[in-house]
Amino acid sequence: MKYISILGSTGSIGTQTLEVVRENTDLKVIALTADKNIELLEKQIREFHPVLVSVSEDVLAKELRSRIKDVNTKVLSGMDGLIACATEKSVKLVVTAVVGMIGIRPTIEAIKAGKDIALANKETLVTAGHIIMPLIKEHNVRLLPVDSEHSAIFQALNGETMNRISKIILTASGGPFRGKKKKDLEAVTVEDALRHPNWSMGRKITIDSSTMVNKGLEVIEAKWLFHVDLDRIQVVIQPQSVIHSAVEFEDGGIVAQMGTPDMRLPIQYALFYPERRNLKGERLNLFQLGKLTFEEPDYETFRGLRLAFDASREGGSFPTVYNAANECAVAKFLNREINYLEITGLIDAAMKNHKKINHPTIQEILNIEKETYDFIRLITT
Ligand SMILES: NC(=O)C1=CN([C@@H]2O[C@H](COP(=O)(O)OP(=O)(O)OC[C@H]3O[C@@H](n4cnc5c(N)ncnc54)[C@H](OP(=O)(O)O)[C@@H]3O)[C@@H](O)[C@H]2O)C=CC1
Ligand SMILES: CC(=O)[C@@H](O)[C@H](O)COP(=O)(O)O
Ligand SMILES: [Mn+2]
Repeated sequence: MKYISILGSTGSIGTQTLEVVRENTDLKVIALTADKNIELLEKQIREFHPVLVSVSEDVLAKELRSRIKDVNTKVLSGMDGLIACATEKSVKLVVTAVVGMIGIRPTIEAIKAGKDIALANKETLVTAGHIIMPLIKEHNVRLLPVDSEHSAIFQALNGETMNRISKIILTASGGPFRGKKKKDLEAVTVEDALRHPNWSMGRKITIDSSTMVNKGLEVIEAKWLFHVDLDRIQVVIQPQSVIHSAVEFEDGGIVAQMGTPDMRLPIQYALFYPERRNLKGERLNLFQLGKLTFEEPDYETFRGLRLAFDASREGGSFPTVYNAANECAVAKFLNREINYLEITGLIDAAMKNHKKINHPTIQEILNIEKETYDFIRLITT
């Protein structure tokens, strides 16, 4: 039996992880967390009987406690609750499926407590990769990527312990605005931007896919996970989202991972690595697919992607500013406070305003997050 904790169990990745749990009786859920969705969390508690759950606010924890009086599950709240769920003694592996930089501290505590990490929360590595990667080594735990591209690369590297990576080919769908120019994007609505062509995901990452900031975050994530320089990471538009990413080796051979756009595969792969198990669902039909196409990214229109390379090249605290500015701007866009093109404009402005800190500590990273939010609020009011 493998005991797991799922941080962010009510979200897109969290609920798909629970679908995998449903199909595999040797997985046992010990802890679950949510932000505010206590209706869904209550259903999950009744189905999976975790020992521990946590929500963001005290008042919601209180309400949840009164709803599940008949169930033997402890309800906690806040960062302490999140960390308790990430470090519960019996847990072997923690799925980090919360959205945003809130994922950093529980992930760090989980690693320190000796837990393997199935990492969906990309913001953790983007902002704190220089702290997380050495910590993984120090505590001798596994960091198993869940993000589909990184899982694809991880799968392509399986068994390749002796061979050097010549290039990582990081695929992108191009999002709902592939082929558009800046002037076409002036009047984009929240609904337009949430219409991802291939993947069904949480709202924040769906907006990030539309701006290609998601790919920018993934470039930085790949740099840390696979120890490659930025000039060895090539972003390639693969509009069908069938090739989830690929690795080119020294001899020019390219190993790619393909499949339908279904996050349950990378989730299940991380949960059982190195074992592969049967997964119910649609299989890729190559005859039906007919062809695969590839395009170069348009770095002028999707300048959020270019800014990720800039932030990563600058290093230090710049990726934190890039990420925090994007988080804040996307929340404002989703709240209809700013227009679509302002998202990348604000990231650019925040980066220009920033004075770099080398090797920022976790406290410095969290301070920079707050300062960046304050800066964006100031210039948008
Ligand atoms: N969805 C996908 O297919 C993919 C997602 N990822 C990454 O995985 C992470 C999760 O994405 P996704 O599942 O789409 O996101 P969702 O928005 O669907 O879910 C986020 C989860 O985190 C919880 N949460 C949100 N804010 C907080 C907070 N402040 N404190 C504690 N918990 C919080 C939510 O709770 P509540 O429901 O109560 O709001 C929910 O359980 C992101 O980092 C994303 O980039 C990576 C690859 C693919
Ligand atoms: C499912 C997943 O991993 C997402 O990050 C996905 O890659 C988003 O698609 P884009 O390629 O459009 O960003
Ligand atoms: Mn991805």
